[in-house]
Amino acid sequence: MNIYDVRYLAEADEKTIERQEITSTDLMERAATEAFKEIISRLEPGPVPIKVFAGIGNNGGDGLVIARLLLGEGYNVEVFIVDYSRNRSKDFLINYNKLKELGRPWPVSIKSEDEIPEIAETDIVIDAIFGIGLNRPAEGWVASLISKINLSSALVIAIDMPSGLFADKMPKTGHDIIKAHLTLTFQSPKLVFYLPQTGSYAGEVEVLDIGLDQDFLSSLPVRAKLIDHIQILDMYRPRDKFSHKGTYGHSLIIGGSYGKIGSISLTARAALRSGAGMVSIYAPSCGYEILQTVLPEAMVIMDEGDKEIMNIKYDLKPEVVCFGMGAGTSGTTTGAFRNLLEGIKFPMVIDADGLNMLSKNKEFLKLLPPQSVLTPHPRELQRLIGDWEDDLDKLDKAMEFLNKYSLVMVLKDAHTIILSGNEMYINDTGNPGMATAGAGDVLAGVITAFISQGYSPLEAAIIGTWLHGRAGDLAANELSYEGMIAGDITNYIGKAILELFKNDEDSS
Ligand SMILES: NC(=O)C1=CN([C@@H]2O[C@H](COP(=O)(O)OP(=O)(O)OC[C@H]3O[C@@H](n4cnc5c(N)ncnc54)[C@H](O)[C@@H]3O)[C@@H](O)[C@H]2O)[C@H](O)CC1
Ligand SMILES: [K+]
Repeated sequence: MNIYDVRYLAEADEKTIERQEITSTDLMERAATEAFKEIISRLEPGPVPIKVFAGIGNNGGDGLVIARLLLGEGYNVEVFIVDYSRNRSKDFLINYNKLKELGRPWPVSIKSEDEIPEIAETDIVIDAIFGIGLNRPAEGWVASLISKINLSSALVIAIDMPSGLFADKMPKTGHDIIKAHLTLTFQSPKLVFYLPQTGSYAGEVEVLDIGLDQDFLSSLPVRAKLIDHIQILDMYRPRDKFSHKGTYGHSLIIGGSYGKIGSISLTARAALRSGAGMVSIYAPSCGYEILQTVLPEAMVIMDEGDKEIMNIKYDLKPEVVCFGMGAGTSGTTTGAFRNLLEGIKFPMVIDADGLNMLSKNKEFLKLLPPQSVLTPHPRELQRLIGDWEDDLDKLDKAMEFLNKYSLVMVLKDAHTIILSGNEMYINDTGNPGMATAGAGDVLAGVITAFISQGYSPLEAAIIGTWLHGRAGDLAANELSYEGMIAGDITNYIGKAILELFKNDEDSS
């Protein structure tokens, strides 16, 4: 699903109105009706008190339409106009009058702090104060209202955007922003819903198709793509009946040190479970018996070092090399990594201590084969690219870095972001149960396996990240967030792949 800059969405509204020969009021009715349908699909009809807070722009206009439709269905609705300015939009006014014509209790206008109503924890709050038109932080009594809604423990449903959240820039500390449980957003998800700094304001995000002109949308530059099931299915290549293990490539997993042999076994096992034809592990010799015992499907090659890698030598021809898990960052292992980099001409996957070695030895970066995949978590990223001001600045700096060295970056986080060239892919699978030791080692193995099967490094990063998250979700369903461990993610990769071929109803 495409994510666009919001300035283009406003243009898309205008183009839609022109090309579909409708009015802006019709479009607002359409958008708000979609939101209304989604809201009632989640509510029991009846006396549940719903408080709609409507601003005076078009987001407020949406709120008024939703209120009118809810009243029409017999819901118990109170409408509060958040009267922060005299510049009421045309469609706000049209819908304000329509609401008044209903003859139900008059919308209450709030113009100051002492007019803010009590909000009970049993209320449902519909937040239609500001949408994508927010251009400065909420201030004064409007900020107090937002803070009061947040403190109320009521269920909060934000329309289009949580009010107070900018669609295209990061908030500063102290800004008051609605913390929604659910955000019903129109046509395109907004990038800020997926960034660590701002994502928690949106809560669960539901994207509502409001029928904006598809031709115009497809002519727009895409800011990012939210990876979905369909995209993964499109990328997936069925296996040929007459294939053999060589068809799916040989993955070489290099890493481990005394006390950290488990990491490479996790990576190698995940690679085998994700379709790699053959997997060899290269490790210090202290790992030999452990690896042969825990993973009979893998071959094991020993380094001359007992407790750490000293000098990487192998005589096989892997399709892909994954380096770094549990390797440590000693001078000897760093030297071995440098020699490895000098000899490899095809894309690699670099994780964990491999990333730390790159951070400490920036001259290694130009030795990386183009299109290598780097999989940093936030601290590893910070060591690689330095400090950033906020999440948007982080993305800009990461883009600059990866383009300098022609890399693919997998920025691991609650929503992992994959960057390549000027493209950005946001992952929407996974859960907090995956914040557990070794989950990253598993991801490196899944991505490695897809490269070894002939997927491009970018495709492998996208499909691998998505499947890893989906497998984590399946594991959590059975085991709970707390009860799952990294190896469980690997155990569910097969099911996550099978699930790709079920239709939506079957898989829920
Ligand atoms: N794009 C769509 O898919 C559709 C969107 N719709 C809704 O329209 C809003 C955007 O409406 P707009 O009138 O442009 O802006 P807002 O309602 O978000 O804000 C109103 C107005 O308030 C002023 N303002 C901004 N910041 C502040 C502030 N901190 N304090 C006071 N006043 C402020 C500013 O001048 C704004 O213009 C979109 O989100 C959707 O909900 C349509 O329904 C159609 C489809
Ligand atoms: K809103």
